[in-house]
Amino acid sequence: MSITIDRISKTFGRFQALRDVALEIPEGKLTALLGPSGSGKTTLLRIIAGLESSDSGRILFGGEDVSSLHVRNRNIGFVFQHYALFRHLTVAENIAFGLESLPRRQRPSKPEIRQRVAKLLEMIQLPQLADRYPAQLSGGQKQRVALARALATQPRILLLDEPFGALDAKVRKDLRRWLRALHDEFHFTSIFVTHDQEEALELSDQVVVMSQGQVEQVNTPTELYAKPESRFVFDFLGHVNVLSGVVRGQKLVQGDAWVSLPGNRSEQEAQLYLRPHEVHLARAPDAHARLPLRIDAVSLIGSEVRIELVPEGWQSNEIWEVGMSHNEFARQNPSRGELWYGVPDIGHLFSGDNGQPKTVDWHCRDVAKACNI
Ligand SMILES: Nc1ncnc2c1ncn2[C@@H]1O[C@H](COP(=O)(O)OP(=O)(O)OP(=O)(O)O)[C@@H](O)[C@H]1O
Repeated sequence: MSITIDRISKTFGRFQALRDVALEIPEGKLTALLGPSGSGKTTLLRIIAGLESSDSGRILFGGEDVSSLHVRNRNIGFVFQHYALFRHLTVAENIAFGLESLPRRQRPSKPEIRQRVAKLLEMIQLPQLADRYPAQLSGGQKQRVALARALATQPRILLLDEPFGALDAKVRKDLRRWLRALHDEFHFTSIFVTHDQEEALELSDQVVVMSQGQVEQVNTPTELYAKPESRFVFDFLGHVNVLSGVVRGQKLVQGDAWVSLPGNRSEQEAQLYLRPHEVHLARAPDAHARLPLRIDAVSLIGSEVRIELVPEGWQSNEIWEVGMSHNEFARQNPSRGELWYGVPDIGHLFSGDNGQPKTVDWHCRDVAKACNI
């Protein structure tokens, strides 16, 4: 069941929590609402659910306007971060609860309910815990039970609000994979609220980035990461290295640092954004860039070595980060305190008030030019 969010606005007193939000949530896909605290994610989710009313706009499920439909009649499953299970009911009874509470004519027979609960217990891989009480479960197990309970009435739509927010990093990662696998098997239309970029990028088919009650950008995780359309999305999705300066004589210059920008560019302030994997380090400046950086820290944990650097002879608000393979690290042996030079491979140039960046690729150096993609 697809969901259309048609120009939804919402104010709380004088505060505008949502501004004219328009969005398509595709059927059978997992969509993440991603944004900083206060950006309006939960408010939007609650309006879709029918737990909150909007000031204007409509919500459509499969093309049908459900704006005036009560939450009970929207046929939605919910999982919230603190959506506590009923303490006095066992796991199986918790899962059966939604079915037992249906009006008599919709309620399945007792044996059918038992069968459906058994299936759901298999699905969440906890059949052995059917008779336990919530207090006897781990946090991750509780959230699996909450998900089974949400799915028991076979909802058309599943809404999850920071469902793994209260769990530790390892359990969170396991549950993410598990939810993705479950989704691939059952294809319910899901919307998932998170402020964790990694979670959104790893789990979803489509990411909606929100800021100050508005949609900033919508795209698949890969496209969103590769082509952010605004400074906000760039900053919000992972670490970014920034050189702020002035474009002068086909170079972006600040203090002792410069990067070549072939092409006719007028003199103006500009910022070059580079992801950690879009820069490499060298012992000497390159023909197209001089970015002196002193190594501040080296972190060997993970599949890549992460090197933190501070600018030397120029300034940046944030520390610079460059990734290096373990092989490369062993070969080059960069150490704390040494002076190195950043060499950009691909960068994204923001200039003036123009919100969208221009991508610059220095691999086209063979033709002595950086190409704008
Ligand atoms: N019932 C309410 N009354 C007044 N203000 C509210 C109410 N609900 C939300 N807000 C305000 O609306 C804004 C958006 O809140 P919302 O919970 O949707 O944000 P969020 O993106 O989900 O944030 P978080 O990640 O912190 O949950 C916030 O500034 C919040 O204080």
